[in-house]
Amino acid sequence: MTAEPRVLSGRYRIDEVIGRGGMATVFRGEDLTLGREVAIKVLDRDLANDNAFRTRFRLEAQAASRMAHPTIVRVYDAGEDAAVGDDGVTRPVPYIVMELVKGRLLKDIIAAGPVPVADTVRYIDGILEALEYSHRAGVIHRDIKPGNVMITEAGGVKVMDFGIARAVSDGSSTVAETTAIIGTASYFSPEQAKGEPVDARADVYSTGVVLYELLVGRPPFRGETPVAVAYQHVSEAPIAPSEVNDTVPRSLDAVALRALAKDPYQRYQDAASFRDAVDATVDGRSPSKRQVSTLTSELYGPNPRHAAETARSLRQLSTDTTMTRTQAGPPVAWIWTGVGILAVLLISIAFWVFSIRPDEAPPTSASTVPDVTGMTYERAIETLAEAELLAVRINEENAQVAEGNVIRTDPEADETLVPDSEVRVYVSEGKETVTVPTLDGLGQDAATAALESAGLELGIVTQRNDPSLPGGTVISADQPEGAVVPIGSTVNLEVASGRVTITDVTGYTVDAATRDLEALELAVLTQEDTSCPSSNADPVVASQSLAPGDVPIHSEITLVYCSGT
Ligand SMILES: Nc1ncnc2c1ncn2[C@@H]1O[C@H](COP(=O)(O)OP(=O)(O)OP(=O)(O)O)[C@@H](O)[C@H]1O
Repeated sequence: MTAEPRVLSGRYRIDEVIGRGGMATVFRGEDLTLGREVAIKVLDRDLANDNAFRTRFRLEAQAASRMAHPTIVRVYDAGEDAAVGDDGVTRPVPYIVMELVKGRLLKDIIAAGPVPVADTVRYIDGILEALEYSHRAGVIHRDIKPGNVMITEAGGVKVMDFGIARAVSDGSSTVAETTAIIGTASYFSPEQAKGEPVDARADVYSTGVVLYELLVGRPPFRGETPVAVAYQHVSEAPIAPSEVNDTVPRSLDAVALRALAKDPYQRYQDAASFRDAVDATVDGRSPSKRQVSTLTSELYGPNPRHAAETARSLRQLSTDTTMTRTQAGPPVAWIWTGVGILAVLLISIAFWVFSIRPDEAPPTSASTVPDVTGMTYERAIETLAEAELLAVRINEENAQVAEGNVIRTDPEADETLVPDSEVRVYVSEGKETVTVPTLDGLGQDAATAALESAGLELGIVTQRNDPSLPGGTVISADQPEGAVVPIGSTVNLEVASGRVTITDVTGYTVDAATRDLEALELAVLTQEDTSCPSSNADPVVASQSLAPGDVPIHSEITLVYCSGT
């Protein structure tokens, strides 16, 4: 037994478990540096010692951290700590720090049965928005399933776990990685099931499975084993959703069937066109039942079992409930040994075909970075995309720029880049707040230093006479101590002038004048003048040593009174 370090890398405090997945445990936690709640995914300890899994875990973090979109769970950081077990052996603790999503898994929502059409459309729309963004960033998810989608308390969609995503553009992928079977059987695309190379259209298929499941309460293909399910993905035509649930509109039937086409070229070619089709169903344009059945035979052929030959090899697949862990394990190697060389050829051909597809215009030779400062991040993504550039979001606290708006980019506007380059977009997180420190009683220099170190600015300093306070002592501030204010706020101070105001006390009795002046904390001396006559029983001030007006505090003043006869 080893204990998880309670604070990872001195920064992330681990609290209670909020979920467990196939390879990791997810905790609620806090980023102690930024003081924000986070979710921390810690790789299971048996896997933490496995270099292949640690690499995969790191790849997940790298792929996901490149993406910042409201429909994708944000990855803030990744790292590795260490824990010492009871056996005295130190083991690595790899972890990923993510946005903490408060909500429910789509899987749990579906568990209650078919989901109303309006909600279905909204959820699928959100998933496709996330995929549209990730595909543009060159990342295929490869494991879209209701267990990887959260619905927030506000009803928003958050796609997570780009755990087995690979950067499409990552030329370092080996053949083994490209052909490995990864994903979850119920949501496999046929090409994943066959261990073929996949592109973004595999995510279109898996989203089609999720759409189907939302509409009818179960996925299109079920079986005793993952092999049986994979077999159906390759060779069986799905039943139209409306035949299982007659409340499903035909328009959505047609969309789901198109997304579930076996041949990637027969599917929506990207998330955006799938999304357009889903949204169009809300307009009420429904195809007839006949059109739907024509579509079915068009997409799946009169006898979809013609693919049975290809699928036969799938029977040899492992009976694991999820194939996620088989990536580097023996079953995959065993199954695909015979097709290894073929796979190399297929991949080469696939890459060659993709690179010369006529509908993909060759990239222009240069892109100029547009000026997106001040725009919302969403608008900036679009503007950069129009210039064939990819936005990479970086949040930054900023008091001047409104929250969610772009502060600056790197490279800056007007710089020329190769198309598809990344542009770092710094987005304002709004104003950081600070607490007003103790100021009362401090000298002005000390108060100025306290304000500066709290991130505040000294404003107007006004002076007030106060007999008891040395000059410069803070009497009051216009922001109370402990108030939480935006960083950079100005604080105005009232400080002691170090002076008091005396009036003309001649003609007053010496007793009354002394009382008044001592109240101002002045040192009062009296002096008799016998050269001038006094007609009063109580002596009266004839002159004062300090003229009326402001004098330094604690000054000495002499009152002269007549005592002659
Ligand atoms: N950012 C998050 N905010 C809140 N809860 C989360 C977050 N990430 C994960 N969870 C919870 O933790 C569970 C496990 O997470 P996840 O599925 O990512 O783990 P995994 O080990 O990568 O899973 P998989 O089996 O797909 O490989 C999720 O089902 C979800 O309930």
